[in-house]
Amino acid sequence: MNTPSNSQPQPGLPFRVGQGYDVHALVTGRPLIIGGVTIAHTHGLQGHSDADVLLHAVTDALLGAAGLGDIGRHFPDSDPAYAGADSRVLLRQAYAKVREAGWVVGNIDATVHAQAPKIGPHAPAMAANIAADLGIGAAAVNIKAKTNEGLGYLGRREGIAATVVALLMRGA
Ligand SMILES: Nc1ccn([C@@H]2O[C@H](COP(=O)(O)O)[C@@H](O)[C@H]2O)c(=O)n1
Ligand SMILES: C[C@@]1(CO)OP(=O)(O)OP(=O)(O)OC[C@H]1O
Repeated sequence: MNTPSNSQPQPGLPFRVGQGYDVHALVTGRPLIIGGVTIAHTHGLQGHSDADVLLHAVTDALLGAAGLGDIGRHFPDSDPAYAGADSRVLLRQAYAKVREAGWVVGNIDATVHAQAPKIGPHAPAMAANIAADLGIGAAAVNIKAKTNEGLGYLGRREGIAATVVALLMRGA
């Protein structure tokens, strides 16, 4: 009997869910890029790539739902090719692999955990970027934001985190 690989659609299972999480440190001298939007701020996120914490969590949610591992497996942070990489390009490449495995995204729900700056005013632009990269309507992408109520490293503005849930459906 053939055993389907973990990334193949399972018979009788039309949906799969995935979750993604990422966190990056806030430092001076870097731009703050979240969801493909550059936000004017005193600090930016540190990382090998452009450190787009939201797009990394979206990418991991999609890869996870498809059973394709995680972002570091596909785009290692030890590879100079990804130094300063545009995370929108990585998201598009990851989603192409998800599509090749037989899945299309249904919807994305995300939370950005940032004591500052305010994310709400930028959320529509972030959703539009993600939707464009995935080839879906912006209504299928929901971006929320929370402070950390001043608690812990997020509350002390030492970093910004993102958590994401993605639903995949069998591809057409
Ligand atoms: N970086 C952030 C954090 C929060 N918001 C918005 O404020 C609301 C209240 O946040 P609490 O953490 O105090 O519950 C939240 O629901 C967001 O609408 C934001 O825009 N940016
Ligand atoms: C995006 C990648 C690309 O090299 O690097 P970083 O920007 O450091 O981001 P992270 O979320 O820590 O890990 C994933 C990496 O693969």
